[in-house]
Amino acid sequence: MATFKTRLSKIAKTNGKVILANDYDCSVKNLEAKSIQNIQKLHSCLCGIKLNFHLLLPLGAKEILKINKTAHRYGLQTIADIKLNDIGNTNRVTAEHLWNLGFDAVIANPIMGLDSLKNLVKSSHKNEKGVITLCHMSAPEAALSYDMEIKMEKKQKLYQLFLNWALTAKVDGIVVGATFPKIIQYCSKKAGKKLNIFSPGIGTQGGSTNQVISSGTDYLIVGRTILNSKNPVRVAKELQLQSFGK
Ligand SMILES: O=C(O)c1cc(=O)[nH]c(=O)n1[C@@H]1O[C@H](COP(=O)(O)O)[C@@H](O)[C@H]1O
Repeated sequence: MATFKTRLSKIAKTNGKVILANDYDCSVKNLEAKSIQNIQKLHSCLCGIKLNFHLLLPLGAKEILKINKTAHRYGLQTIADIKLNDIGNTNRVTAEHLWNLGFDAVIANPIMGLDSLKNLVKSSHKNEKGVITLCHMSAPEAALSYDMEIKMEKKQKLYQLFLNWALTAKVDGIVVGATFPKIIQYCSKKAGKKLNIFSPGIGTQGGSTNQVISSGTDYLIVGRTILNSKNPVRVAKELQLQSFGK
């Protein structure tokens, strides 16, 4: 089987670079049916779907597996957004559960340390699964931590260290918030084709699709801008076109 990176780029060539963040509030019922409907309605404008704790906590394994299988039937890649960050043994068991649930990739937090990250990447790649690590998050207050100056070999910012670790550990991609286009530009220049950049924070959080695409983002992660709109298909199509640089 091809790698996660290859599988995602293949579907993105025809469908564009939008990944749906399939997030719902606690008040929403029928999460499984809603998610499957989203895939059926929106799949032609998406390359992937990301499931967060919004679904992973209330739903059971059977429902999650069904959502992942449905996404795969339409050629979409699926990402578990749990920002995994623990000791090696816990990471290993967690990843195994996620792969059994049918996910193609996991979002992890590199604060776990370089060696743990390398181990996670190695075992995930053995299973043809992907690892995406946080580099700089989208919330404005995230700058306080990700822009923090640290002294590790040289003076640098935390996100610069996380970018270097992502490159060293050979992760598949990094998350850089759409609300920080200059940092996307910096990471894109440094990483070249070695890493994909995933940018959440479009629309509702204030990020602009055109700006992040021209800054070097590879994939857009979009939730509420699509899900809360009166016409999700139309919005997803617009984002798809913009993701092609049109
Ligand atoms: O890892 C993420 O996906 C993530 C990182 C980040 O820095 N900011 C961020 O918003 N996210 C996630 O991306 C999605 C964005 O959703 P919307 O703001 O509704 O488009 C949510 O699922 C967030 O949890």
